[in-house]
Formats: sequence, C-alpha cells, structure tokens
Amino acid sequence: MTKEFKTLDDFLGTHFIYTYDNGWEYEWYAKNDHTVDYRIHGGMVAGRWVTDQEANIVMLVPGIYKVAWTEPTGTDVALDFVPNEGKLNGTIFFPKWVQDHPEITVTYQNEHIDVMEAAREKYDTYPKLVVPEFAKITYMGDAGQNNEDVISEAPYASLPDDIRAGKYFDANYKRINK
Ligand SMILES: C=Cc1ccc(O)cc1
Repeated sequence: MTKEFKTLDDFLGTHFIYTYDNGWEYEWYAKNDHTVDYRIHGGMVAGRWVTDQEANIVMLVPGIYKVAWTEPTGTDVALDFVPNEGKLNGTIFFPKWVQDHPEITVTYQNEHIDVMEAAREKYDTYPKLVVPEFAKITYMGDAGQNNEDVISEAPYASLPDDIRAGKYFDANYKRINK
C-alpha cells in the first residue's frame, strides 16, 4: 500500500503490522472512528487479541493520528501514527498485575472480560510499568471500515509473514482460509 495519508478517512479502515524498537510485534486495525481491534505477536503479552475496543481516534495534523484507550485490564495505551513515514510512537501503561501475571491476559479478551475485571481487583495496580517505544511499520493494508475478517482468529507464528506475503486476504480483504 503506497497511498499518501492526508485525512482522518485515509486512516480509518487501515490495518497495520509493526515492530517496536524493543522487539515487540503488534498488529492493529482502525476499525472505525471509535473502535480498534488488535493482535499481539511478540513481547510480554504475545498471544493476546482483542476486538471492538472503544478508543479515541483523532488526526492531529494531516497524516498524523493519535489513538488512545483504556482497557478492562486497567492497561492504558496511547499511539501516535505517522504512516507516511512508516512509523509510530506508542506508550503502554501496564498495571503492576499485568507485569506480574501476563499469562492471565493472553487470550481472546472479549470472551473473558470477567476474568480481567476480577484480576484487576485482586492484584496490585501500582507501580505501573510504562513502555514508551517507537515502532517501524512492516505492513499496511486498506481493509475498509468494519471489516470483521481483519482480526478474526488467534495469533499464530507465521501469521504476520502470511499477511505480508499476500497469502491471508483475498482481493476484497476477506480471509482466504476460513
Ligand atoms: C495493549 C494494547 C496495545 C495495542 C497496540 C499497541 O501498539 C500497543 C498496545
């Protein structure tokens, strides 16, 4: 995908894969103007995936986008995308319990909201772990808004490479092997 991002509409519906400078690999989708989906392929909580997370999404200046949300785990996230430069800056604010028990969050969160809410009550919130990192974008796809095929199964090892190789979505951005 080689388009120049200028408007908020250019950003909404875009599907990204990127690797943070600390090595953590994430896949993220701007589903619509208030919703994000994502999958985590590498890092402290690799294997976690989430759909329909409510988020605040704005364009700061043409081609630069800020996204922020708070999760049922108590984790807060702020992302600044500069897609025309192939990069972003993300800050993740993890409650202490996620750092201590990351395995509790490594699941399809949507089916286990009660587990996240119970854990955030049971375990410590502070001190938080703040992870501020730049990331390089390794894939961008124009999935269109509200495409339920983009993030629709658990992460597995070759998934980012399959997407980058063009083996995962058809010409209409639907999953090929469903
Ligand atoms: C905790 C979620 C999360 C999703 C995307 C990203 O880039 C960082 C954190």
